[in-house]
Amino acid sequence: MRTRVVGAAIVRGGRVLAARRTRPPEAAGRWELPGGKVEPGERPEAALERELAEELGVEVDVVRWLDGVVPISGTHELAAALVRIGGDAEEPEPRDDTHDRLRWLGPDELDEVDWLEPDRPFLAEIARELRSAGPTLRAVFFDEDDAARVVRRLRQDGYDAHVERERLAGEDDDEDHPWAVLTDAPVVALELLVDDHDGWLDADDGAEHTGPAAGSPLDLPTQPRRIKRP
Ligand SMILES: Nc1nc2c([nH]c(=O)n2[C@H]2C[C@H](O)[C@@H](COP(=O)(O)OP(=O)(O)OP(=O)(O)O)O2)c(=O)[nH]1
Repeated sequence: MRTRVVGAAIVRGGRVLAARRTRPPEAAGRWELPGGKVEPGERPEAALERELAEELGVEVDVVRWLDGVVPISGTHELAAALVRIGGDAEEPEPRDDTHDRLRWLGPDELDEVDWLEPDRPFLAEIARELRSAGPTLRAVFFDEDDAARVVRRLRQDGYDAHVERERLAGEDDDEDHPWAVLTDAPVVALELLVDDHDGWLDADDGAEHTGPAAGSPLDLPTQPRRIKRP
């Protein structure tokens, strides 16, 4: 029987996390779904949670396993799961010597990195999953604590949510840049939260937005803009 290796498709804000391996030499520089070997007697979900805490410092919840199990070699095989970062998780970053780079990839960017062969059969399902996610809404706050509270609340309510630091057009210093919360929650859920936390909805791109436009400057209103409730 082959040893099971489990990889995580960590999905957030319409993108999936890819990790670049540092070892062994034949895999170094190539990209994978972070994870590792399931230990004897260990549940695969527990193995994923353990590996992601060790390698990236994040707590994750397994949503579901992707279709198929792919042989890695004569001795190992790869299964992959869709997971979400849970709790008050830190931003994932390489914590041990397994990876030296991380990238968040949208559904049209999956072929921009050189995936290890066994990971490739999972990419079509991952792309479908990313495309099927609800529109990503963006709420903006000048106070980091407000943004963090809103993220906590949305996650408690079962939505995907995370904070990104926004840069204002034409500015590159670190002062006064607002904090954007990106979430798949519906507008109604977010409206109440922006009212309570002195933020505003970046309403214009909510309707057709299918993923965060990384790095795009925010169109800031001159004063808080509220979406009116009837
Ligand atoms: N983690 C992971 N490994 C993969 C993937 N695709 C793939 O071919 N592999 C290979 C690379 C490695 O040879 C093997 C997994 O080993 P690993 O080094 O990640 O596992 P581990 O952390 O439990 O290993 P170790 O402590 O015993 O070194 O499977 C993938 O998507 N994720």
